[in-house]
Amino acid sequence: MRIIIESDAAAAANRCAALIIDQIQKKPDSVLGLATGGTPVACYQVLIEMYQEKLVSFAACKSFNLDEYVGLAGDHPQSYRHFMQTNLFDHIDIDPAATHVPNGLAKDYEAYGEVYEQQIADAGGIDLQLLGIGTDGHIAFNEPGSSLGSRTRLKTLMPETVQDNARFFESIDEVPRLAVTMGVGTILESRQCLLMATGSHKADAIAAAIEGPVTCQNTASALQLHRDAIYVLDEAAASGLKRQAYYRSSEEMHRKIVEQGL
Ligand SMILES: N[C@@H]1[C@@H](O)[C@H](O)[C@@H](COP(=O)(O)O)O[C@@H]1O
Repeated sequence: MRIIIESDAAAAANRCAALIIDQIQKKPDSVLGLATGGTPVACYQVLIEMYQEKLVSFAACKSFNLDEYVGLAGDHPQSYRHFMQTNLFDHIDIDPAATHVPNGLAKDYEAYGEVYEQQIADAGGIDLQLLGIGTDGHIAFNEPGSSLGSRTRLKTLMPETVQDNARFFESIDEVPRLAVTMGVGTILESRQCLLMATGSHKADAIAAAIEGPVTCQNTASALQLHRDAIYVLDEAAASGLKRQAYYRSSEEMHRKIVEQGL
């Protein structure tokens, strides 16, 4: 795993955006896995600015979002579809038909999970999956106890997650208790995983994910099994890591190798 520690949240957002743009430059028709939550908003803002400055085009890209609340239509202001439209898609040149967010109004979620998985497979698989992390270590909505082999399915949210996400709703009672989410197994099949975390409230989850055991109790820890996983953290989110000094020196070495071709 690459562990990149930036000085603050803005620098982390810039770094994530740069990695996404690198991917699109290498492969203009990249299949991007996208995430919601407060953390990626700053990264999406940088992508929008880069697009406006004509430094990147999403015209040939496809996208698949990680998850959606069950019971919310795409035009509901707190739906993840709406989030993606307002925070990214409406401001870039991605083909609306090439953007996919799980359907929060599907009737049969077992069947729907297979449909979503098939859509990802038909697109050629995800090249780069952007991820956040919940305070309980979840990726997408793969709450503690999720199988590390899980696929797109329904998931019941932990009370902590409902509480964490209540800030986006008028009251906690409005937060859906169920979500449809890519599974950990789905995420692990992405060619590259890029997990962004900022803020001291993520420090414990990050320390457990990176330096703890691989466990379904912190589903981000499953990234230890991925051959190309990158963490982009700010100082606060990295503050619980015991081997920070090593990760920093290793990144410095990586930078020298890339720059000088050592
Ligand atoms: N399903 C999303 C996750 O994909 C996200 O990583 C998490 C953290 O969000 P935030 O970035 O707001 O802390 O929130 C939700 O639970």
